This record gives sequence, C-alpha cells and structure tokens, in this order.
Amino acid sequence: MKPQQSDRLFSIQQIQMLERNAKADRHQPSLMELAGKAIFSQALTLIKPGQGPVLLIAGPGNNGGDAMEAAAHLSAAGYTTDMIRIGEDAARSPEAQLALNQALHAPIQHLPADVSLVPSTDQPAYQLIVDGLFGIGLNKPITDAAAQLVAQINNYTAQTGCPVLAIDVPSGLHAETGAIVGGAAGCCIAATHTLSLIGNKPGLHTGYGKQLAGQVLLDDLQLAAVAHSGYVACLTDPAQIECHALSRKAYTHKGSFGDVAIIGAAPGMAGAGILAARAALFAGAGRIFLVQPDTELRLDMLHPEIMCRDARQFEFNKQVIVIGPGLGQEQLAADLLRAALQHPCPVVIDADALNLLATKPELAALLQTRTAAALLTPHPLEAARLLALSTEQVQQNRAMSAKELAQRFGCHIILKGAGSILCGPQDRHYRINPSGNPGLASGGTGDVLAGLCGALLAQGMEVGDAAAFACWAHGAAADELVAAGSGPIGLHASELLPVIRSLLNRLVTGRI
Ligand SMILES: NC(=O)C1=CN([C@@H]2O[C@H](COP(=O)(O)OP(=O)(O)OC[C@H]3O[C@@H](n4cnc5c(N)ncnc54)[C@H](O)[C@@H]3O)[C@@H](O)[C@H]2O)[C@@H](O)CC1
Ligand SMILES: [K+]
Repeated sequence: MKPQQSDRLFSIQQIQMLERNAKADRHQPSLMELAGKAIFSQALTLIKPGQGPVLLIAGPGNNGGDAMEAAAHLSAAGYTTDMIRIGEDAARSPEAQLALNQALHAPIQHLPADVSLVPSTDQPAYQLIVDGLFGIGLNKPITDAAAQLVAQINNYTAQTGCPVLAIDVPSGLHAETGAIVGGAAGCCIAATHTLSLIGNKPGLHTGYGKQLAGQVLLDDLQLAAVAHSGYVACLTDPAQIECHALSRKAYTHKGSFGDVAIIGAAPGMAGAGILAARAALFAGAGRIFLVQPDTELRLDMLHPEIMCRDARQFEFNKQVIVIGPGLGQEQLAADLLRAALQHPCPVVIDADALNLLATKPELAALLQTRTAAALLTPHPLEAARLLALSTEQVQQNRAMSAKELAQRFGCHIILKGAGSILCGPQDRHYRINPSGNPGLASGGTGDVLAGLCGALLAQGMEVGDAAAFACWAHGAAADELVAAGSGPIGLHASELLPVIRSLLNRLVTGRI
C-alpha cells in the first residue's frame, strides 16, 4: 500500500526540485516567509512569554534566512530576541537579504559569532535556541568559527537543558544519510526538535539523525505538490502492512502456522538460539525446532514447546529456516548454511551465518542463485564484512549500504541500528523503521528479531512485509518497556517477548 504523505521521505535533490518549481509558480508569500512563520509557530509551543530570551543562529544560506524571518516574528510578538549571524551579508540570497533587512530593523540584539555562551546567574538563561546555521545546502564539514559556535551551543544546552529547535535539519547532519557531514572532521548541533520543511527527510530518522534531530515535526510550506511527487523512502507504518496471514480462524490447527527451524545455539552460545526460538514461539509459529550443531540442550525447561534437535540428524522439510544465532563458524556450521541455502523455503540469515557468507564465496554464490525468499539481518559491522568496507563507511550511508547488499545478494535486508533500514532487490523505495530506542543495544535483541522474522514468514507473510512488521514490533516493544520504566537501562532481550506477543495481537485485531 502507498505510504501516507507524512511517512514519505524525500532526497535533498527532490526537495530542491520542489523548491525550484514552487518558486517558478508563485511569488507571494515566498517560501522563506512561510518557513519563518512555521518556525515562529513551532517556537511558541516551546517558550513562554516573559521567561527569558530566545537565541537564533543564522548561517550564510537560506536556512539562515529562515531563522531571520522567525526572529522578526518573535521580536514583533514581544519576545526578547538575540541573534548570531555567520557569513557575508552581501553574499546572501535576495530572500535572505529581505529577511536580514527586517531583522536589522527589529529590536533584536545582534551578537558577534565569537560571543561566549556561558550560563550565568546575572542574566536569564535562553529558553530556546533556534538553529538556522546550515540546512540541506551543507556540503562540507562544519569547521572554524561555525564549529566553535556548534560546540558552544551543545555545551550550553547540556548544562541548562535549554531546548533547541533545528530548522529543517540539525546543522551538521546530512539530511539524506543521517551521518554527520565530514564524519569525525565535522560536528553537529544536538537538537531537541527539528522542523522539517517542505517534506520529511530520511537522515532525520536513521543513524546519528535518530538522536540529533530530536522530535521531528513537519511543515510542507503549503506545497500540496509534495503529495504527488517522487520520494525515496518511507517510514514504516504498521497499520499499512498486509498482515491478515496472522489472524486466526476457528478451523485452524498448529499446522496452519508453519514450522520454524532455528539453526544455531552451538556449545557456549546456546542462549542466542534459545532467544530466537522463544521469539518464534511468542510470535505465533506453529512448531519450533531448535537445531544445534552439538546437542548441548535437550529441552528448554522454561518453554518445553520448543523441540531441540541434533543438526547432524535433522531433516530439512518444509520449515522456514532461521540460521545464525550462536551458530559458530566451524565446518559443520558452514555445511548447515549450505543446506539452508539449498532448502526451497524462506530463510533468515543472521549473526555467524552472515560472517560465513562474508568469508565463503561459494556460499554467497548459492545465496545469489536461490529462488526462495531470503532475509539478511546484519548489524553495521556484519554489513561491513559482507561489503568489504569499514563500519564507518557503512554508517556514512546506511541506505546505500543496505541497497547494495540487497542488489549484490538478490535478497531482502534489514540493516540494524538506530533507524533500521529495510529494502529488497526490486524495491523502488526503501523503508526506515521508526520504533525502538537505545535499550535495544544489548545482547540477544538481534536473536529475538531473527526468530520473530522467521515466525512471521512461517505464518505466510510476504518477506518485505514480515521484515517491516517484525522490526516495528521489536522496536515498539522496547518503547513500551521504556515507557513503563523498564529501560533503557537494564532492558534485556527476554523481556521483549511477551510485549511483542501483545503488540502482534493488538496489531492484527486493529487495536493499534
Ligand atoms: N531556497 C528556498 O526557496 C528555500 C530554502 N529553505 C531553507 O534553505 C535551506 C537550504 O538553503 P541553502 O541551499 O542556501 O543551504 P544552507 O542554508 O544549508 O547553506 C548553504 C550555504 O552555506 C555554504 N556552506 C555549505 N557548507 C558549509 C560549511 N561547512 N561551512 C561554511 N559554509 C558552508 C554554502 O556555500 C551555501 O552558501 C533549507 O534547508 C531550508 O532551511 C526553506 O526556506 C524553503 C525555501
Ligand atoms: K539547521
């Protein structure tokens, strides 16, 4: 199904084209005037009259022009308004010159760029900082005076808790990739809120953006055209995913919900396989086998529903295979992966099985020629090994890395991490999963995701939908636990299972 307009994510090029078309079509009010009003309205939700000044940062481009428009509105509404400008005034665009002119004629205090932003008891602290330093035009790392200003703002807000409203994108963040422009050579404003203009942007929802953008808000600047224009990605909306395969009819039996074989849990790593198997159980698979390279475990005492089997004697039948959690990388593990890849049923490939794929070209070739569905669930380090890149290179452009993996191996990908990226080899748009929090950064949560994916595939969901649904439920379970005070500190993988079960039941019956 087509994503709702607000779920759509646009590339920088697409936004710039919308901007150009809008400018050609109409002149009054300008997009910058509309942006200024939108920022002003948003700022009003974050500040209270008479409670300290507001500081606006205006950079050299049109992002700075937006900030100057907003500053004029704030001072006209009676707020004490300070502004720091960076860049040559003579080099500003015509719209930004108009905005500057207004700002210079308003009762705004203009501070030098090297002013010391230190909270002091002598004067009231800022109650809001508006970041208009750089927007989608940032094309090199922030350095020199601008970098010092970014550091000062981040220090100031860390000390005072002052909110930061970023205009369009937190300055320093790449609006498309979610990486900091220039990596370690750059820097970025840590915003509490970001008002994305014209359309929503992928970089605000993945990688560093997931943290540094804060709460993402949207104003389309009256460009209804956005609804009909091309987009590159969308945020997963679970309500839009086809999941009728999960609903239970009165005449069904355990054979109706498929078999899942988890292949892993080698000696010393049994927990990973158990977590994946339990996740498949809690997510509704009909029968679950835990297939181990060495039968260390004869029974999961807590969940005797799971059938433990010796891999040397296991018969591949019609099971969906989840291979990798705690598998190890011995010869038997490679043989099991070969058998799984030759098995004509859907397969989920995780953890050690991904590492085997990265080092054994003959296994990678088998994956490339497979016809049944395959889903790879790498974290950035596993993705880096598969692509022969560094983790930093993967993280510099998470979407491009996931798309490259999908193309290279001809399968579906979940690239894990903040704002997981999902894509398939034929997909025109990739997806970003919006749920989840840092509580998921703990051992075993990836095993739970793999088992959950296996269970949804066994119940008959299409692979792209199963991946999106699983990612969303996995992250949303962590969000519910955090909301209940059980995280992020100390949140652990086992706790996700009953919450995922509850979420799936609520989703399928339309209660979410
Ligand atoms: N053009 C328009 O009609 C509109 C623009 N809008 C705003 O304008 C922004 C885009 O404007 P721009 O394209 O001017 O881009 P920016 O405002 O992001 O700034 C780009 C400017 O900064 C310079 N620059 C880039 N990286 C730099 C660095 N590391 N250090 C120093 N200077 C650097 C560039 O040479 C350019 O002059 C959007 O993010 C949005 O906030 C919105 O107001 C909507 C309408
Ligand atoms: K900005």
